[in-house]
Amino acid sequence: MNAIGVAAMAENYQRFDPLAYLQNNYVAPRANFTSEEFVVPWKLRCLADAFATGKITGHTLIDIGTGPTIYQLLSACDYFEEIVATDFLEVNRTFIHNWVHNEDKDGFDWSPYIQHVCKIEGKGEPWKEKEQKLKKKLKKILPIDIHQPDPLGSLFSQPADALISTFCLEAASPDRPSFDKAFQNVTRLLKPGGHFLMIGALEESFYLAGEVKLTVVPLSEVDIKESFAKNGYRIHDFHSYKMPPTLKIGVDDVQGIFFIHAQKFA
Ligand SMILES: Nc1ncnc2c1ncn2[C@@H]1O[C@@H](CSCCNC[C@@H]2Cc3ccc([N+](=O)[O-])cc3CN2)[C@@H](O)[C@H]1O
Repeated sequence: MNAIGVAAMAENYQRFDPLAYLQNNYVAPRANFTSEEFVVPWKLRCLADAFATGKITGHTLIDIGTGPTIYQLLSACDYFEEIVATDFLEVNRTFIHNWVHNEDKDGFDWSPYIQHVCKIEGKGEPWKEKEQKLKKKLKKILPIDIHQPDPLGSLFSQPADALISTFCLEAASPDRPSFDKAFQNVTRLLKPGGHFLMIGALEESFYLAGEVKLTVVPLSEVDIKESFAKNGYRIHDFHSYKMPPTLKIGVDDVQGIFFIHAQKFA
């Protein structure tokens, strides 16, 4: 592991501003719910369709690098008893905690996301019921470092039934070898036969989160498929989204987004 690069990233992340990050990626124009040509509805559709198969279920789901967002858990909450959020930064863990406990006076309005997911799931579920369901299931919000052999330390002993991770590994690793090592570390958190859903950036090298500019490991579709294959996963589904020029707004140089549904060999 590139200890110097990892330490430099950790130092940089101390200046990560959750609200700025949310403003950059989770409000218009990227969060336009009128069509799945926009990236946020595209992501929500990928997740809703994956969980609707009913194949991804169990007791515990761990979200690797939750950040300050909860959208990625909205379709999952019908299929797991317990959802564990994790992040490297206390500021992000506090952001999620405040949302769960309704203490987020200066928080972020996730209602358009929850309403959209209820609509595309087509179960006629009132959005406030889904919101309460997720808050009830988000039982743990833990510190994590994907560069540690045991990313959750002793806080978590038994492997999870499923993992989800959005935009974390490529944005938390200084280089490809560190990314590959982190991938191996998080795979240890998943039981054999467990499912892993990942959404991430394609060919991105930086992004902004307030005053700080963070580096990202540029990944191609082949890179990400190879990472899963060589770490003992069978790929069930893969989709990619090409960033339209109208959504290239200067907050990063991301070229596209991938969604992958894989299963760890038993
Ligand atoms: N060592 C570590 N272990 C675990 N987590 C760690 C570690 N270091 C940092 N973290 C944790 O990982 C971070 C996750 S946020 C990373 C943002 N990735 C880039 C950004 C994302 C994005 C989102 C949406 C869209 N879009 O078009 O809709 C595009 C893009 C492209 N740019 C952050 O939570 C940090 O706290």
